[in-house]
Amino acid sequence: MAQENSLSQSRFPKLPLPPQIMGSEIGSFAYNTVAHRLPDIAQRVIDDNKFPLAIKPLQNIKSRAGETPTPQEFLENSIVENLQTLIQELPYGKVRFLKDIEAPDIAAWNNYLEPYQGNNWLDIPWYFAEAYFYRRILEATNYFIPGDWQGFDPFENQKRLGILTSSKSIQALSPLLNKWVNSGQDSHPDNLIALLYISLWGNRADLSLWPAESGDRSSIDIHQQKAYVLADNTDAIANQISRFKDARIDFIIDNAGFELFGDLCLVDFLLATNAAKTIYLQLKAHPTFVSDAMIKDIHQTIEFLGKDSDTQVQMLASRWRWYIESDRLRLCHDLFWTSPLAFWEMPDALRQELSESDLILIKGDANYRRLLGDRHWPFTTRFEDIVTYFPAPMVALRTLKAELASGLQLEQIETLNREDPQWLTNGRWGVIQFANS
Ligand SMILES: O=P(O)(O)OC[C@@]1(O)O[C@H](CO)[C@@H](O)[C@@H]1O
Repeated sequence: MAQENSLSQSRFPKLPLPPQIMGSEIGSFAYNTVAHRLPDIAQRVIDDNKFPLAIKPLQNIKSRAGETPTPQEFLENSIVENLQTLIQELPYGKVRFLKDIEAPDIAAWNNYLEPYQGNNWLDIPWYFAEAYFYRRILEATNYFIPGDWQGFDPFENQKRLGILTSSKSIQALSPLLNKWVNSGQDSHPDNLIALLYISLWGNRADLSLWPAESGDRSSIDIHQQKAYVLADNTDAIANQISRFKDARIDFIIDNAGFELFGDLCLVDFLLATNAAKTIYLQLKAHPTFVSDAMIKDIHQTIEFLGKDSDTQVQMLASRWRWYIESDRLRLCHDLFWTSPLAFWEMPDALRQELSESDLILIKGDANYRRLLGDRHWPFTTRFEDIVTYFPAPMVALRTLKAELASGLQLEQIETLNREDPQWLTNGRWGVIQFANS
C-alpha cells in the first residue's frame, strides 16, 4: 500500500536557511564537543582496543611544513600514532583530505572537504566536523585498508557493553512486548504509543555522550516520562498507523545497544499487527558517532538476545530472526547516512527509494540535526515547515543532545531556560514530531 509520495515537491526547505551551527561559537556545546569531547572519544578508542604499537616512529612529518603523511607513511605508522595525531589536531589543526584511497567514499569525502581546505576544526560547520572526525577515526585505524584491521569496528567494545548493561530492562520489557504482539490486531493503540516512548527514551542511552561503563541508562518509567516530551504528536501518529494495512515503513536507525532493542520492539509490533507488510531499516555503512548501528549490529543484537537466559527474550529474538529470514524486515545501508550532508542533499536514487515509503521513522539527535541542516532555526519554527522537502510522511523521535530545536512554544522555552538550563543537551527532554506533508 504505497501512497504516491510526490517527488515533484521542492527538494529543499521552503524557508530561508538560518546560519549553520559552528564549533567556533565559544562556550557552546558545539565548541565543547570539538575541543574536548571528540579528543576524549579518540582517546577512548585507543584505550578500548589493543592496537599494535608503532611499527615505525612517525617520520618527523611535521617538519615538512604544511605537508601531511603520505598513504605509505600512514600505513607504516601505527594506528595509535595516527589517533594521537588526530587528537593533537583538535581543534586548531587544519582539516585535510582523507588519505585512505582504497575507501569507497574517498572521492565523495574529498569533494566535501575541498571548500574547507586551510580551515581549522572550529571554522567548519559543527555537524561536518563531527562526521569528518568519525571518518578520520576509520582512516586512522585502517578500516578500509586490506590488512589485520580492515573492517574492524573501533567502537565494538562500547556497543557490546551498551547492551550488556541493559539486560534487566530487556528482560522487563520482553514479556510485555510478547503479550502485545500476540494480542495482534486488537492490540490497543496505547501499546503502540508506549512503544513510541520506549523507542524515544532508548535514545538516551547514547554512548557518544555517556560511555557504557557509566552504567545502565535504560531503566525508565515510560509514561512518567511523558512530561519530558516537549512536542508530542503520538496521538496523530497512532491514528495514522491505525489506518495502515500492509504498508511500507522505513526506519532510519540511530544507535546500537538498548536503543536498538527499543526500536526493534516497535518494529516487531508494526509487523506483527500487519500495519506494515515490510519494514526497511536504514543503517550506517560503517562505524560512526560511536554507537550508530550497522547491519552487523542488528545480527549481533538478535544473536545476543537469542542466548538470554529468559525464555521471553529468546522468544522475541527468534521472532525477529524470522522477520529477516522471511524478508519482512530488510536491512539496508547507504553511505549517505554517514556523510556530512543535510537531509535535503540526499542523492536522487535514495530520495526516490524513500518516496516509496508510507511512513519514515527517524531516530536520534544527529539525524534530527541533519533534518534541520544543523542550523540556528528559531526554536519556535514549526518542524513541519522546515521538513517540507522530505520525500514521504515522517516521524522524528529525538532526545535533545544539541543546541538546536524546532516546534516548541515560547513559554516552554522560557520555563526550561529557568528550570533546567542544560535542557538542550542533557538528554532529559525529547520530541516525537510528525510531518505528514
Ligand atoms: O544521534 P544520537 O546518537 O542521538 O546523538 C548524537 C549526538 O547527540 O551525540 C553528540 C552529543 O550531543 C552530538 O554531537 C550528536 O548529535
